[in-house]
Amino acid sequence: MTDPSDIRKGLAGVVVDTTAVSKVNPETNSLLYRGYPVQELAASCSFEQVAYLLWHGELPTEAELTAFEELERSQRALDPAVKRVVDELPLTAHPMDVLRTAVSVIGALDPDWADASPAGNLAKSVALLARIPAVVAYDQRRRRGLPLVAPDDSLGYSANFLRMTFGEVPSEVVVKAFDVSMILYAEHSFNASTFTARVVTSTLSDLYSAVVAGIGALKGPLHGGANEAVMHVFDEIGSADAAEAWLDDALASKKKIMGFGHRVYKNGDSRVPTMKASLDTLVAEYDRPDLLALYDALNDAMQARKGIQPNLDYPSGPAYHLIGFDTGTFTPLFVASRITGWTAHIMEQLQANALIRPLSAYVGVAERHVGR
Ligand SMILES: CC(=O)SCCNC(=O)CCNC(=O)[C@H](O)C(C)(C)COP(=O)(O)OP(=O)(O)OC[C@H]1O[C@@H](n2cnc3c(N)ncnc32)[C@H](O)[C@@H]1OP(=O)(O)O
Ligand SMILES: O=C([O-])CC(=O)C(=O)O
Repeated sequence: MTDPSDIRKGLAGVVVDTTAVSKVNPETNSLLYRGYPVQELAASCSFEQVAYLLWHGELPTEAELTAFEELERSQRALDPAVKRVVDELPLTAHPMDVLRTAVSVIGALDPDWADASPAGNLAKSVALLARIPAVVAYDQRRRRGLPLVAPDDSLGYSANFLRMTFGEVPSEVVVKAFDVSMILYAEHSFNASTFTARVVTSTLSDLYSAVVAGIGALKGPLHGGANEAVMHVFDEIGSADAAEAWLDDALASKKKIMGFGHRVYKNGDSRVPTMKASLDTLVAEYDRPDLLALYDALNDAMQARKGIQPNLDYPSGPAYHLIGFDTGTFTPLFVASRITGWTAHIMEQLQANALIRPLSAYVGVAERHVGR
C-alpha cells in the first residue's frame, strides 16, 4: 500500500501528461504559447491572433485572420433564449454562476453538441469565444438597470466587448490594456481549471460540459477568483498608508493574501511585468495614483514580510476596476479569455485520450460488517 506520506498533495510537482499548447518555465520565468513568448504576443498581436494561434498552432496569415475575425464577429449577438435564462436569475447570483449557467444553456441549445470531431469542437470553441462577451457584458448592465447593447461587427474583439459593457468604445489605451489582459489570461498549461476540463473530456463527455466544469474550478479564490478577491482586499484596506497594518493583521490570522503566490512560479509570475505596465497606463489614463500607491504599498509590505511575489491576478484586479467593471465581473473576464486555452486543451486531450482516474490511499476504518 502507498505510504500516505509519499502522496503529493494537490498533485504538486506531478507531471500528468504532455502538452504542446504552452510551456510554463519557472526557472527562466517564461511562458510560451505554441513557442512564442507571451510578452511578444502581447506587444505585437491582437487577442484574436492569439486565440487562432492557440487553436491552430500557428499565427494566422492575413487572409486566415480576416476569415477568423469574420467568423467571430458573426456570432457575437446574445441569443434571446440565453438572455431569457439570464433575466430569470436573481441578482444575488454571482456573475460566474450566471456565466456558468449561460454556457450550459448554450450547450443544451446546440443540436450538434455531440459532434466531437476536430472541426466540430473548433467551431464550438470559436462560437463560445464570440458569445461569452455578450453574456458577461449584459449581466453587468442588467445589474446596473441598463439595457442590452448589440454587438458592433466593425470593431475588434476587445473594443466590441467594452462597448457592449459600457455603451461606448473607450480610448485606445484602455482597449489595448484590456486586450493585453485577454492575451495574458488565455493559457497556462495544467492549471486547476484546465486540468478539470481535461478530466471531464477524458470521460468522452462533450466540450460544453468540460467548459462548464472549468468555469466552476476557475471561480475559486485560490485560482481565477483571486482577481476579484484582490479588489475586495484593496477596498478593505482603503489607502496606501493602511496597507502594512492590514497585512500584519491578515498574516497574524494566517490568511492567504489574494493575488500573491503561485503553485508553479516561486520567483514571480512571468505575466506580471506586462500586466503591471498595462495597469500603469490605466492609472495615468484615469488619473488614479492613489490606486497605484496602494498596489505598491501592499506589494512592498508583502515582499518585506513574506517575500512572496504577486501573480497575474494582482495587477489585473485593479486594472479591471479602473476600466469600470464591477468586481464580480472580473473572473468572468478571465473565462472570456481562458475559453481559448481550455478548448485548445480539450481538443489536445481528445487527440490522445486516456481516462484520467488516479488512485487514492485508503485511511478510513478497517473492514467491518453490519450487525456484528
Ligand atoms: C491566475 C491564478 O490562478 S494564480 C493564483 C491565484 N490565487 C491567489 O492569488 C490566492 C493566494 N495564493 C495562494 O493561496 C497560494 O499561493 C496558491 C494556492 C496560489 C499556491 O499555493 P501552493 O502552491 O499550494 O503554495 P503553498 O500553499 O505550498 O505555499 C507555500 C508557503 O507560502 C505561503 N503562501 C503562499 N501563498 C501565500 C499567500 N498568498 N499569502 C500568504 N502566504 C502564502 C503558504 O502559507 C506556505 O507557507 P508555509 O510553508 O509556512 O505553510
Ligand atoms: O497556473 C496556475 O496554476 C494558475 C494560473 O496562473 C493560471 O491558470 O493562469
